[in-house]
Amino acid sequence: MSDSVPQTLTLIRPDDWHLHLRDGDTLGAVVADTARQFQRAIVMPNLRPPVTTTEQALEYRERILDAVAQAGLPDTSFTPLMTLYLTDNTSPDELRMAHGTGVVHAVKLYPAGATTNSDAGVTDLLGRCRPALEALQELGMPLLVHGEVTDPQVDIFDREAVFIDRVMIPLRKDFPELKVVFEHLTTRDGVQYVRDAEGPIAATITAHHLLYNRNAIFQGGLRPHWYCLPVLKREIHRQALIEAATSDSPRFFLGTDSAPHARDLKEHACGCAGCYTALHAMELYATAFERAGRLDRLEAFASLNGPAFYGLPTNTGTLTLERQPLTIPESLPMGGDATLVPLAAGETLQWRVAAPSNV
Ligand SMILES: NC(=O)N[C@@H](CC(=O)O)C(=O)O
Ligand SMILES: [Zn+2]
Ligand SMILES: [Zn+2]
Repeated sequence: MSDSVPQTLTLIRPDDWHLHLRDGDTLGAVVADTARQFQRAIVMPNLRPPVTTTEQALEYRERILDAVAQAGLPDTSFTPLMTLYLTDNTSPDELRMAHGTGVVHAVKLYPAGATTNSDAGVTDLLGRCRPALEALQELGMPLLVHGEVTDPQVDIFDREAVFIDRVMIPLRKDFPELKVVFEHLTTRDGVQYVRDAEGPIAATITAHHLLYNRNAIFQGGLRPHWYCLPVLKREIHRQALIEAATSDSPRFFLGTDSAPHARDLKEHACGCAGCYTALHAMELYATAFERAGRLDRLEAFASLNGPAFYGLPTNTGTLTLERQPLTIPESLPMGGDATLVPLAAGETLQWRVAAPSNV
């Protein structure tokens, strides 16, 4: 007989270093999914209008905490880690004020036009944002990067690799001490860059980019719930991401990029980009790590590497997963009449989150 497979897996309570909670009814509908699994989450600022000021970030934080309190969870200790949305006009003073609050932990770069709600994003990073970048470097505040060029001449599958050459390398040459997180990494090129680059750099990796390659978008027909940005890539890239996430490099950590969009806007002639994974995030990651034979590496990826990079303490509680079938619901309420389709709806996973413990 082979070694017996583990039936439970207890980890230091994990954090989600890349999350979209939205606002209003959607926030109320989704926040409990994250708070059940994760102790903390870096909350993305791409609302409409975007979260560009400290004041907006503090108000948004209150709305998140209210939504957690109203969700009726046994444990309401979930902590949102706020971010600001970088624009061409973000001032160093605004960044100093944000940093001084102690609750705004990072600033997000969306190249204008690159993804959902990025219209107010940056048009020319090194041309327009030098004072802001200098302030971030000085404050030790991470710049979180949606790393895709928006040049329509560049093939959509190459936008991350081209971003490394055109933006990432020049940025980090000019600001070598700037802490940078390459968000939702999707390519072998990105993995090699983050693994080997000098200076403070790290990357988040989603569960869907670990589990699927681009065939998933087209399997048996066009499947909009597998469409996200950066788009799923070839199998060689997925394998590189698995190697990175399960390696002993502390530069790779968990960021779900769970991105709720209403079903009718996903199943649409011009469907929105984003996969909803907050409901079953740790189950999806455990599935990916187990398939790679590296469940032993999940805790570093999910619970240790992120706080180390951000300079935050490791959580003290735990989260336990059990080997129990979990059938992913076909649809979830999203507030009002809207519904939400979680990634891999209707499929069954072999892991299930049991209960968090904050002891
Ligand atoms: N990942 C996505 O496909 N969508 C995200 C935006 C983002 O993270 O780029 C969203 O806000 O919907
Ligand atoms: Zn993004
Ligand atoms: Zn995102």
